[in-house]
Amino acid sequence: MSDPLLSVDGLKKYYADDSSIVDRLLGQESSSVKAVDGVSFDVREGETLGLVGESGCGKSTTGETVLRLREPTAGEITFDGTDVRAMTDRDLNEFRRRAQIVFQDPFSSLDPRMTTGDIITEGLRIHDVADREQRRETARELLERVGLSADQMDRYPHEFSGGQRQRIGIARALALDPDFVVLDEPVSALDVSVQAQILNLLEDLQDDFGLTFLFIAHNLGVVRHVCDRVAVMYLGEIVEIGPVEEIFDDPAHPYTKALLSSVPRASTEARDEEFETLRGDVPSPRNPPAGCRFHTRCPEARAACRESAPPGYDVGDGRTATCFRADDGHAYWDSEPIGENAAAGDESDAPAGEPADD
Ligand SMILES: Nc1ncnc2c1ncn2[C@@H]1O[C@H](COP(=O)(O)OP(=O)(O)OP(=O)(O)O)[C@@H](O)[C@H]1O
Repeated sequence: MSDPLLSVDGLKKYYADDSSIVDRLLGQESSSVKAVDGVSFDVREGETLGLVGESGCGKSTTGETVLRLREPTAGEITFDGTDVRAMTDRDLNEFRRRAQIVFQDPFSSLDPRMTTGDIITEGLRIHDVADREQRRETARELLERVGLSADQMDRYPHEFSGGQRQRIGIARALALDPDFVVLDEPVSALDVSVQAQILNLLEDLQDDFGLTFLFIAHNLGVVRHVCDRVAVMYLGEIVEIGPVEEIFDDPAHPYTKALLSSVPRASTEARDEEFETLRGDVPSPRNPPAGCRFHTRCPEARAACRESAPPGYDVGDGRTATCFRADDGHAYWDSEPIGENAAAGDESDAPAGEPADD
């Protein structure tokens, strides 16, 4: 097993919330959006770690915070043995060369006033790498490498299709010869027919350039196709992490089960009728439920789940799940389920059950 290239420990990112001003005027405790609330994971050299979960659970915030595109609220980020939060300007400059990002939307992530060549070489220029002609040569090579042609250097983004623009975004991320790339839903905005081509390209590039990927996605089918391991996020936390095959074959966390039940399978054998749909809205990250954050929607929740947050239990095969259910000896099993749909039936959870805004 290879060493971690990136280690994240207890990472938190809270956003200031407008309503906190009102809260302060009313003399109440200020609130904030707990977008990421204590996640820990490693990304091993050469692997692809998937980060999945419903919209708003904190995937993009995690990706952008580990790259220090956003300042963390708390926690540790270690890249190739160096503490990212304590980096000097020089170290940070080098880190920004070695760690890149490809964004979801190839329409808004490329500056419409810049030519393709300038977009791809912008990082080289900022990092003062090579002279202008050498940079243009790099852009030509990268364009060919991502499946476009070198003579498209002087064209503008609007002259390309969505898939072609994403190829340009990938070429831009590769220009500085990085080791680590955050892929933030790189195919979600593309036609289904183009998605497989881009995923295959990313896999080829990973081998050729020796890249390590953090692959953010909400489509579990895509994750199964490209990832080695997967971390499942719910409301700012990782609820289960482990090798893709093991998690797909035998999910330990009820939320993972629920997510997987929405993925078409070759065989319906493993389908669990109880988890056909995920009930209720995701609670607001401003005021997440006490105890296990998933208990307001979990069909298997017990009183214990309302009272305390489950730790991560080792469920074998390199998997960890934050669910009392994953611990055979837990008192959880002695109590009755708290309702088929706890969120609908339990008024005491009302504030935490307030739907998210987005
Ligand atoms: N700049 C910001 N200021 C305040 N809140 C934010 C900001 N960016 C994101 N959020 C909130 O933080 C939470 C997590 O957002 P994030 O975009 O990280 O989730 P996500 O899982 O990537 O969602 P999606 O799949 O829709 O991109 C959401 O509730 C979102 O509304």
